[in-house]
Amino acid sequence: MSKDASGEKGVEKDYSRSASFRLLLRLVTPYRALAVFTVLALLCDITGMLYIPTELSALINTAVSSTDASGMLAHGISMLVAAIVGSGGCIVSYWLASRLAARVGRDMRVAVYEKSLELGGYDFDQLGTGSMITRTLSDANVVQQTFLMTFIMLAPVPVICVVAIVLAFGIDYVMGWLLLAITLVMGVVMVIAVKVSAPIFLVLQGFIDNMNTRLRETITGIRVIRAFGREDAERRNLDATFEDYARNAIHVNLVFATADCMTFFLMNVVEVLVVWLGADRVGVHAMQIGSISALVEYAMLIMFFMMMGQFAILQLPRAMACLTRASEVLAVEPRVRDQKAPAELAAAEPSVPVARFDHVSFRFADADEDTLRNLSFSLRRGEVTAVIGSTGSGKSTIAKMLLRFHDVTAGRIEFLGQDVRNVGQHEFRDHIAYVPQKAWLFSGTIAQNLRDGNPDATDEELWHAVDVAQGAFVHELAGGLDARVSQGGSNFSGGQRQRLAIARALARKADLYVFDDSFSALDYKTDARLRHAIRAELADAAVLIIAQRVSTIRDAAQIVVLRDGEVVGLGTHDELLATCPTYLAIARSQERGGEEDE
Ligand SMILES: Nc1ncnc2c1ncn2[C@@H]1O[C@H](COP(=O)(O)OP(=O)(O)OP(=O)(O)O)[C@@H](O)[C@H]1O
Repeated sequence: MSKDASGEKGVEKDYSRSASFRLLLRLVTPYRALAVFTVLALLCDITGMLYIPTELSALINTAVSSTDASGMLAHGISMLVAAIVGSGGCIVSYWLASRLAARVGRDMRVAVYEKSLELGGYDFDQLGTGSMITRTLSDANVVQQTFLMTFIMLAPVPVICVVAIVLAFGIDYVMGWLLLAITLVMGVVMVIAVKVSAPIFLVLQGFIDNMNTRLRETITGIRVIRAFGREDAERRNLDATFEDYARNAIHVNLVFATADCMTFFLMNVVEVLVVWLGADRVGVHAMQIGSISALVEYAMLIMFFMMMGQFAILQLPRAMACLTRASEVLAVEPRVRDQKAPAELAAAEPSVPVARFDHVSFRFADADEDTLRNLSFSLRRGEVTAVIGSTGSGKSTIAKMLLRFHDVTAGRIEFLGQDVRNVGQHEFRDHIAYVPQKAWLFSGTIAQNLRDGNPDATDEELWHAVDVAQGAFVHELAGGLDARVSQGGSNFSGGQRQRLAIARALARKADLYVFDDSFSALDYKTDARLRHAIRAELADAAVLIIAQRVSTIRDAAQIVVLRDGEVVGLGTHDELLATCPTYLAIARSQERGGEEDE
């Protein structure tokens, strides 16, 4: 690797590390008091753990060297108090640490989710939808668990090691050196285990992303996979993804298991060493016999907590990677964003078009050429404007630009006389009702879905919208408006979904209604009835209909003919038949196809 490349990587690593720390600080800051109380409770726990063996050894020494019953009783009572304080501290510290970790995890989840609501389609494409789900759920869980483990397993390690070694030196300096040596050996075992496993842990999180993305794709496209008999190929692909994950997970577990076995072996060796060397020191009157029990207990506490700390340390790089991934999402500047103080949408004169494309060009960030080129036309109140063109000519992009899902590359789009970039996105979208090309419904009831268009709509208004949208089938459903809708609306046919999506838009009182190829799944009769009903219903609003069929748009006040992102014709049906060869060709090809309007 070149020096420059490694330098860049180092800078990147530093940046992501500082971004993770900043996010961690942001997540913890609101819970400072909770963190302080957790640490205090932990200190009570540790004090109890170390004080009991100290008092026990004093009790044994008293019992061996004298018959001082009141002295023994005093040590017994001290042990009881230490046990109560220690157990209380343990329970409270676990409880507080769990609350702290759960809140940090929740806040991280909410922060990433709320950010995802600000992002547009392009931003999602860059991050990957599967990865966004992992970042919102799995990554936040890892951070939450690590937080808990850090408090409960890692934070006590330095305190226990230092205090236990100091106490051992207080009993006998040789035993103090022995405990120090044991701590250093354990430290080396810990460092080796962490160094070997940490990189694999980071890779594992990437595998979870990969599995999520692949599974999502397979489950969503399961019908296509079945229809084309691709089950075996897909199974092989998924198996390979799962296999990669399993192989790495097994590797990590092997490292853990080896470290565990070594630690348990070392514990037994250490016990023998302490008793053996302790007996020697008792023999030369350097310490009393009861102190051996305290020293064994200190050594075991050091080793046990170092082993637990090792688990927590192993989680740290993974949690930092998860924090980095979350901070990457939080740092994304949405391509479409509001100004700091967006203008309010003022009431416009009736002569002002509801929306106006003024020499608009647009290019997708990853495209080589413009998708829309120099578009100019207006959408007026009381008029139906239609857009027609071959597939890929840019029709849906026009609808998305109107809703400001993308910003223009050149020119401007006005809504009620104001540049849409100067107005708050939410504010002006409230004035638009949109039926997307893919009619998407949310799981719940029909009424809940329709109220996404207008939360205040009464049942009567919803029924009216359903009737205008030619949704007679809703009357036949057992629950009517309360009939259940599955995720995506999968328990309805394509045509039924389109009608419900149209009803959702009609439930909203808007200045502009955008129908993106919304009539394509309807038969010709229903299409015609719907258009007549809509014309009467939306007489005061501007309507934009994007369509493939000439029969759907022939009555429109103006038709925009699009070819390769350019307007090649603008006028009524009759005018275009006479002046626009592209429109004439489309109309002729459809007549040959035998399509007839009502
Ligand atoms: N996110 C994107 N990134 C890059 N190019 C895109 C993106 N979305 C659409 N395009 C391209 O922009 C062009 C116009 O797409 P658009 O969906 O507007 O076409 P359309 O006329 O609505 O087509 P159809 O009638 O098939 O729905 C297409 O060539 C398409 O490949």
